[in-house]
This record gives sequence, structure tokens and C-alpha cells, in this order.
Amino acid sequence: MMTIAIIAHDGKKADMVQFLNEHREILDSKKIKLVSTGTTGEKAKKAGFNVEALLSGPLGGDAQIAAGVAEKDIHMVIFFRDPLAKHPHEPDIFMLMRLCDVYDVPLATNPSTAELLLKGL
Ligand SMILES: O=C(CO)COP(=O)(O)O
Repeated sequence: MMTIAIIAHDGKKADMVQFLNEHREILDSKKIKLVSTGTTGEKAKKAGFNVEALLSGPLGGDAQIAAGVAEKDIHMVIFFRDPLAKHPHEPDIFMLMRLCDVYDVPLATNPSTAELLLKGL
């Protein structure tokens, strides 16, 4: 079982839903479990995906995903960041990305990279 975290900033949530829909076959497979930050998870659920939604990003969701990476419970992170917006929880965002590098966990921050990662599964 592989656990993939999906996260998208508000300006990228539509892109995330589109990405999920385009890769529904692999993401719906029994071998993949999805976890997400709160609002991203709600959007994914509305699109018909089975997702474990954690806290919303600004309220600690990124930190929970980061902890999952450190605990080796999360094996891939797809994080569509909005590079044109400011985020009050920027330290948490950097922590998540740092821990992906500490633990050598694949991290995609845009759809093109995420697509290549899924193709590599
Ligand atoms: O803020 C986020 C990532 O940094 C995403 O959080 P939400 O999915 O709750 O909007």
C-alpha cells in the first residue's frame, strides 16, 4: 500500500481536481491511499475520490503531512503550490518540503512533475 498526500493552495485547487480526474484509474487503485489537507480533501471527495482529509493547511494540515513524511507513513507528496500568493503558514510549507528532502520522499509541486511521478509507479 502506497500513501500519497495531495495538497493544493486555493489558486491551484481547480488544477488539482483536474489532475485527479485525469489520473483517476491509478489513484483509485487498491494499492494507493490518498491523504490530504482539509479543503483540498473536501474538493477531492466532491469529485468522488476516497481521501483521508486532515486539518486545513493554515491550521496545521501541512504540518500533519510533514509528520507523516517523517514517520514514513506518507510515500509521495503532490503539492500544487500557488507561487503568486502569500501564505500565513509559509513556515509549515517549507517544513513539509524540507522533510521530503530529509527523507527522500518524492515531492511534485506542479502537475507536469506529478504526472511524471505517477508514470513512475
Ligand atoms: O494551505 C494548504 C497548503 O499549504 C492547503 O490547505 P487546504 O487544503 O486546507 O486549503
